[in-house]
Amino acid sequence: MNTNYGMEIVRATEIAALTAARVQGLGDHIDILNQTRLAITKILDRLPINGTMVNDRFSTRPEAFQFPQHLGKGGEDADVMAIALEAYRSAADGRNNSTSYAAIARAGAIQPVPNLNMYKIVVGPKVGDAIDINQPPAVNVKRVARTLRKYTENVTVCVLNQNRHKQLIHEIRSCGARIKLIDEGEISGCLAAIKGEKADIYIGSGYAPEAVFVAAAIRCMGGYFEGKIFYENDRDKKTASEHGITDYNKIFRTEDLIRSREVAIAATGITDGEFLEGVRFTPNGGITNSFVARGETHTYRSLTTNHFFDYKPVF
Ligand SMILES: O=P(O)(O)OC[C@H]1O[C@](O)(COP(=O)(O)O)[C@@H](O)[C@@H]1O
Repeated sequence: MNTNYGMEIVRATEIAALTAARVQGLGDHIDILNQTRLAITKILDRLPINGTMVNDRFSTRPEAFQFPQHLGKGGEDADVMAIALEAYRSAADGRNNSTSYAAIARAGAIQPVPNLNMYKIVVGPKVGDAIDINQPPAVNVKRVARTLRKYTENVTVCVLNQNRHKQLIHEIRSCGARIKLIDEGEISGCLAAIKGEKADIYIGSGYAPEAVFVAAAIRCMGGYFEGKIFYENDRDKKTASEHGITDYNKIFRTEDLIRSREVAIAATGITDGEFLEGVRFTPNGGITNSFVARGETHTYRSLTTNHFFDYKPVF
């Protein structure tokens, strides 16, 4: 793409985060989701692109504010993906790990995926392709330990704290590795594993669109991902085929989900999370913490931004 749109889309995730943070903890799950989705849309719609929105998890949820299918003031063709408020219940309840995400890529680069469950394993660039989704969790954890030259006991595995992960958690504990449980917001857990500081590997299942954002992040930051969609019935398979997916045993890797190096991502913390700090309000303003990265150059930036509401007409 001609422009580093990462520097543009981060302004959208910042406004989304400020919007969500204002109503954080008020307990209204749908209101916070919709306010945030509207806010990110307003900013993304100002981009000088002819954008197509891909992979909206809430497109079949009538109670959710619906993203327009086309975005931007006109210009270069591009795919856009927004997860305006990941972990919206956490944000509404005042819990950790909610974040605003956006990605932009060359037109046609972002694979559309159904809103089905996907089992994922994510690691950072130092581990690379040492993992194999067909192997049991303990084997993968030990491979991570060997590659990072750590004791297994010192490997940290990030897992969503959900009932469906009971057996997974048991197997990880049995091999002696450390577990970092998060209640919601698996993208932040995956990004933490890619960065390799708070976690060394993310394992578990959540939604497939989340994996697409993680793949975009890997395109920009390095790392490795394998994922497998769960199909509960023929209807799930039909939904997948409507997204162009007909191999129901397919192991998805980064290149399958983001088919170009021409991609940029942005993320802004809403509540404190595994990857980013949340919004802090100041007298008449707020401070946001964001991350921006670009696939073509692998340049990444951490931004601490001071916002002054008197001078911010959109807000
Ligand atoms: O645990 P569940 O409810 O099946 O959903 C898993 C999904 O929930 C999340 O933790 C939060 O999702 P939301 O953005 O819908 O709040 C995702 O990161 C994950 O993919």
